[in-house]
Amino acid sequence: MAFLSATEVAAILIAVGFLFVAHHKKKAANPNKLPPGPRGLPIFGNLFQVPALRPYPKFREWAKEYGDIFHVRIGPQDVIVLNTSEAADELFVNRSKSFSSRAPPHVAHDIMSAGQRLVFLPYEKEWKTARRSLQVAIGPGPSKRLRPAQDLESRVLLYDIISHGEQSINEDLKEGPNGEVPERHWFSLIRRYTTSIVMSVTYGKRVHKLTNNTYLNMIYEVLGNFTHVAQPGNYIADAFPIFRKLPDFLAPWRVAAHKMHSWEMELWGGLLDDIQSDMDKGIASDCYVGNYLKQRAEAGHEKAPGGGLTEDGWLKDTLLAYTAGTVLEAGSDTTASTMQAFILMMLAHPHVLEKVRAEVDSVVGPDRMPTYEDEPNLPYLVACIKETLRRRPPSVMGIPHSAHEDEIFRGYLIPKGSTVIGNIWAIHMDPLRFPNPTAYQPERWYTEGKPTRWGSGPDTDRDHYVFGWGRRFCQGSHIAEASLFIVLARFIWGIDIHAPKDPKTGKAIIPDIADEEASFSDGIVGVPYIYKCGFKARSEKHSAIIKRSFEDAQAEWQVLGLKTDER
Ligand code: HEM
Repeated sequence: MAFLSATEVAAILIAVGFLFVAHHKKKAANPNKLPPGPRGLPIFGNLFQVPALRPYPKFREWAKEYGDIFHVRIGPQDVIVLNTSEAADELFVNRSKSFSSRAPPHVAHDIMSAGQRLVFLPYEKEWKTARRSLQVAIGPGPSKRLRPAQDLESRVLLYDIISHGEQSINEDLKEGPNGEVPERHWFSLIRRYTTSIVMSVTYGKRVHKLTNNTYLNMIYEVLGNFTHVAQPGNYIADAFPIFRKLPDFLAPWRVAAHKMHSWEMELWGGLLDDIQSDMDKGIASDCYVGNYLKQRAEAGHEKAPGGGLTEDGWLKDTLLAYTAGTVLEAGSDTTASTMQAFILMMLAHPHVLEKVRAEVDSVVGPDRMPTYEDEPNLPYLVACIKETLRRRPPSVMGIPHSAHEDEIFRGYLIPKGSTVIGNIWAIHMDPLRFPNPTAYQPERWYTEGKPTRWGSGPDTDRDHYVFGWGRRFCQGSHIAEASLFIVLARFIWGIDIHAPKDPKTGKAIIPDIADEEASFSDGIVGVPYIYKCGFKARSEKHSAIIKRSFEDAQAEWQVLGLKTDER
């Protein structure tokens, strides 16, 4: 239990007596039968059986043993895990009124985020207002307005990739201890793309530099920290509310989390201050935050410091900053890691690469890049993207929901306040739904001559679950799919990829997809660890088109009043 400090262990012992009494009181009040699950210890429940940072392999084992629903207890917290789409759809979609809240991790949400992070807000007025405010910027219709930026940014990305060439093979680049990706690694090129897209939509700014980019680095630092701090069970005070009452000298996590809040606000608050000062100078910015501030000012709230809502229901500054921050966090690494996983799948399955390339070549030809209009004619490419999302969902266990009412499901009690997890991993690895589930087989989704539908949901017409469920369904799924399509279509069209060779055996060195622990990080968003790959334009003709497109993009950024790329 490396995550428990000596102080925390001491504090556990102090609290055990209280918990014992509280636990028995609760049991007596709740005579109904909970879903089946592994036996735990008194007081601690299954805390020591669930690896905090990588729970999904254990949860899949239990899913095989207990079927579509099981129960574990992490300290006093009931956790219900739903392992089939039928169970998850029934609760999160058909009974979404009862299952759309969150049980936010105390340290990550209440302290580090001052209770303001959209993704963890309970199903109450603040969340509803924040979510509604975003719909006009990233909902299905408005997200189409972002396509010109996705088109231009993807041209920049292609240019960056061919300029990068073999740099990541030739240099010995290493990930930092907290998953920091070196700026000179090709993963950073993809990260620049995805973060620039969500920066444009929230703050109307581009990420135009590859190195020394303060915002880009800080967003990933905040994100890397958040995915670990927020992992359920990571802090004793998350699992045992009684520890939240300890004084600071016995609660080091509180002191650390307050510091993290100030650090996060340097970024989220700093971005908000920048746009406020632009507006004070009369510089308008057509983006989510700019438009929101303008409307709020017209309603009489030019300044609204602090958290929560104004009396007449406008987001105050800290809530607005965290809402925009959630878009930056939710949209950056999820999309980037899917692209990185897709390229890994192509390296590991050359026959798939050959087939998808043949499709793109026959539809697009060598004289132009693919565009959005090509999508209906590229069903195998869409199938490859879907299969990447199925085989390696970025958020392997989704974001836990919470029950805000007692509910009975198949005769079992789901107590009010339980954490309810949609086990995306178990659903995607279900051999009845996906025969030979660990194999990467885009053919599962593909019918020759018929467009492949994305099938992402939210609630009907869906066949995979990477974007979650119900009223908490990912708000940016359309932006994500549009980015995945345009970048990966152009990648397949224009760029050859190769892995380095082992000098002794001559074999290509490619991360083993089956070895989850060695190849993918832990935390709420599990991303591929950096791996070596070399890139080159497929021909002189492809290279010339990519370079010209990059130059054209620079001219278009100027017309749009945005920064051009510094390389
Ligand atoms: C491949 C890329 C992406 C994946 C796999 C993904 C996945 C998810 C998942 C699993 C959730 C939680 C759903 C639930 O609670 O049931 C979520 C929430 C969210 N996502 Fe995404 N996401 C992606 C990209 C994006 C993008 C590009 C944006 C923004 C432009 C975005 C914005 C959000 C927001 C705002 C939420 C919070 C919803 C809430 O709590 O109300 N996501 N996403």
